Amino acid sequence: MFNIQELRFRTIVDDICENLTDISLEPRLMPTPFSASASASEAMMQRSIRSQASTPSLRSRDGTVPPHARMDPGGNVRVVVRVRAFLPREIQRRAECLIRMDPVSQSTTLMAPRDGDSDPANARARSRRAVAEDKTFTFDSSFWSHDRADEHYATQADVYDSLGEEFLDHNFEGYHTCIFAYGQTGSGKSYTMMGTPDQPGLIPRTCEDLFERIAAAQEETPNISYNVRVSYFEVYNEHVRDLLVPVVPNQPPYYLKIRESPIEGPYVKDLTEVPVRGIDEILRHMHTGDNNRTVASTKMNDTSSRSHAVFTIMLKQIHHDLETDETTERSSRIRLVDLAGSERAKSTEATGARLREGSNINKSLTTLGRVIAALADPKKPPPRSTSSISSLLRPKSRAGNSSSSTNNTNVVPYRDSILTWLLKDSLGGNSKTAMIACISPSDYEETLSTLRYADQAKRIRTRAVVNQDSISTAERDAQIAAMADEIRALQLVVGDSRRREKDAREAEERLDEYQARVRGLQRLMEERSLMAESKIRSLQTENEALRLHLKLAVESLRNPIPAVVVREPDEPNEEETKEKGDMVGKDDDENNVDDENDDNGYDEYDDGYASGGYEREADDMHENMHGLLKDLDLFRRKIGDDKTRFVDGLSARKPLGVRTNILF
Ligand SMILES: Nc1ncnc2c1ncn2[C@@H]1O[C@H](COP(=O)(O)OP(=O)(O)OP(=O)(O)O)[C@@H](O)[C@H]1O
Repeated sequence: MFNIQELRFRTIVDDICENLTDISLEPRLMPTPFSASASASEAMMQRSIRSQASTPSLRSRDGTVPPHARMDPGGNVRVVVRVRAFLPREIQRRAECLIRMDPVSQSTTLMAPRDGDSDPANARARSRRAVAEDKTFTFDSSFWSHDRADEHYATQADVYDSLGEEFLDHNFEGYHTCIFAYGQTGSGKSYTMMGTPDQPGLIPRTCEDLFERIAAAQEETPNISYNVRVSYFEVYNEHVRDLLVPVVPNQPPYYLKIRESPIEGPYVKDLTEVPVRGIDEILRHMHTGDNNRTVASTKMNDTSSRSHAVFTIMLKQIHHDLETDETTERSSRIRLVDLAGSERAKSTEATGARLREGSNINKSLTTLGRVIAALADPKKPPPRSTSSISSLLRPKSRAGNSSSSTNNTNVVPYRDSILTWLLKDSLGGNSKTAMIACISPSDYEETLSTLRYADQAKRIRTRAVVNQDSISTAERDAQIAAMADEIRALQLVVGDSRRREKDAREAEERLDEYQARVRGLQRLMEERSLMAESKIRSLQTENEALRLHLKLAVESLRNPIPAVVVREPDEPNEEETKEKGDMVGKDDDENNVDDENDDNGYDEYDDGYASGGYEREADDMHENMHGLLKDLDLFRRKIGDDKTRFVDGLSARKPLGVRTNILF
């Protein structure tokens, strides 16, 4: 518990220290002798350099970008379309290209499949020949990436130069931006956003350009410092997964929760945000996340993205004006989203997990379509939800206001899917947003649906604002002082918790020691109890023996065996001989008298029984034995008590720390 608390405090302290470093410890923000003696013209130059952050990229290729594309989009979502080349399978089935693009008007035309077109992908469109017709849409840009031999072929670099570069300009101006690629599966979204090692897409090009601009700006002026952080997550089956956290094999994936902040709007809680200092670092994180992304092979695409991936770059520019001693901080967020592609189960022939993924992808894209529709025409009620997950995700309190409500005309169903909820700000809030609609050259139905979405998205207006804070030196000093106070308070708390942790550790050690002693005593008691038990047993045996002995003694006293006098027939003594002689002739009575006299001679061996002495002695002995038995019983009970206390008491052992019944 203490460790967690300490870790938390340490993180807070680190954050505060980092902020302080950003604000005040950056050497370039410190007043320098140069600045103190700077001439008026130098100061003017420094002020003009301040705007360098939003200077258009050095890589701008004049002439290749249509003039209107550079115009202020007026707060509307920028929409561009890109058509890809045929894939081997399309060439194999002799698919026809149904797309035409006009490089001047930037319009895209989708032609209805011809009668002779045998492409199975257009079977449905052919059957509806009556309604399938050529359709033309105009977008901010139409990128022709179908035929490399064509002079208007749009390379990866062209796409970046036309769109990515301008959006990076906005980021340096302090605007949040979002570029998302939309289209059916296999239409070229991942190719456009991420690209390949040979043909890097929009994301790696943005990263590269970002650090090139930072390096150039830092060379030009020492007064600006930059702080760049990145995060990368995916929305897979309506769950958010951190792509910068390594995947642990054989472990269930760890999903993150979504929270909403009053200032930042919906955000992913505990999402890893890595600070990056250079192009290599940022590309390393980008590749890590990309490798962690959920991709699978389907019939429509060998490397089909099964999730929506959101790569975010947070850019902070801190500028210190030496003349006014004012610090300006601009924070912007660059969101680059590679959506999963809409797919028809029939075309992908998906089953099992792929089918479930496809269904979730379609549901979230349906919600995105409804959000786009609601944002594009705020007065019109958004189309009814067809997705069951929408109703599950919708909070009860808002159910009455949700898109399914008949009297509602302007509530946008952001919450109906995780994707739209997380992109809320980018779609209809504080962001400059662009949609790249990727289309396949030969699929009429799917392409028409994508172009309709794109056409609708053009009407969405966002309310992007420059995210900038200016603080004077006095305010900054006050902030630093407040932060220093906070650090001191936190240090005290950390110190206190460390002390408490130390006390707890010592108490624990003492408790261990005490428990070891108690265990020793218990062992001793057990040994004693065993000894007492064996003593009891030997006393019991002895008691039994005594009892038997006593019984025999009493028996022998009650039924004495008469003493047998054994006379030696060979050696008669003289007196007897004489007596015998004297007695000759005397009658039997006299003989009887002699017998009596002989009996009297028995008195010499009298053991007292005849006189009552034996009985007394027996009674005394009996009494003694009783006393002895009583003592024995008493002793046995005592030993028994001890045994119960020290042996039985152990079996129902209480926590050692709270035992109070142990006598030492
Ligand atoms: N402009 C292009 N030029 C050449 N090849 C392309 C182009 N766009 C796409 N491709 C190729 O088309 C195939 C499908 O592209 P990709 O994987 O980008 O489609 P996706 O829209 O991201 O599909 P999913 O939604 O299934 O992930 C890939 O082999 C890719 O290399």
